[in-house]
Amino acid sequence: MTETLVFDDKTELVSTAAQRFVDVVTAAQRERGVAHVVLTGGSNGIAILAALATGAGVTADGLDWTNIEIYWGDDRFVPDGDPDRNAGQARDALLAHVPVDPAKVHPMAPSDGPFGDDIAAAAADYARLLASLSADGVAPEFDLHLLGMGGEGHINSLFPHAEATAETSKTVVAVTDSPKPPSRRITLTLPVVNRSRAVWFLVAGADKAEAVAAARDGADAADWPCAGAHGTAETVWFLDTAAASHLTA
Ligand SMILES: O=C(O)[C@H](O)[C@@H](O)[C@H](O)[C@H](O)COP(=O)(O)O
Repeated sequence: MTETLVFDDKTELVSTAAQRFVDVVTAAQRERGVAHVVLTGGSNGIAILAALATGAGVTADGLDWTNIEIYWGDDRFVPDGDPDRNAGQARDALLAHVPVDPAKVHPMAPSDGPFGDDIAAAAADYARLLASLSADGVAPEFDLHLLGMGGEGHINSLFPHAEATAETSKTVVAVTDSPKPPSRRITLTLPVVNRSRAVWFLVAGADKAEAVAAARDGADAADWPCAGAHGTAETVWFLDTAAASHLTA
């Protein structure tokens, strides 16, 4: 099922997504004990985390922070303290403020981590981690995968016409030529994004309107990577009016 929600402004978009995040996580915990959630960078992805931490417009009663396995859809392969790290931004916005279990928080390795500067080894390690936490030896069936999106339709570090975007077997790959700096990143691939029960796009701004319309019109994922991401149960587009402005129906 694909759902499109259009909000007057970013604040409303963020608080609605944050409340629904609580609902998805608590339902998964009720049904399966633990929730598996993939976080994203970008202003909206981080704003949702901040709303969850501060409780601004969100009621998180009943959510068991200790029982969430937390992953990232991509991260920049830079040193740990670099402000470009999605993991660091998420820690500052939310994870440092709630009682998550550190053993269940799974950042991708930074360039000064256990694999040093070896980005291929760091990517392979993340693939091993996903496999180790899965029922089928490949990757978990995520309850929720949050996605920001660039104006050219990139999601995670999957850019138009890039090798990583065309990947059909590996779950995690290294990107060394990202057109958007920094050039080195680690990213989940479309086949693993598409194992998620829920895929949510968090998109605001007129510069994203063309990509939103292309995805909704069933464009080729090579041209518009966002068009290749779908949840097995739901795909939800959280849009502001500007991002929704090229939709025809
Ligand atoms: O790849 C990156 O370098 C960006 O961080 C990017 O992936 C970001 O998540 C999107 O461009 C959405 O960003 P906004 O949520 O700020 O629109």
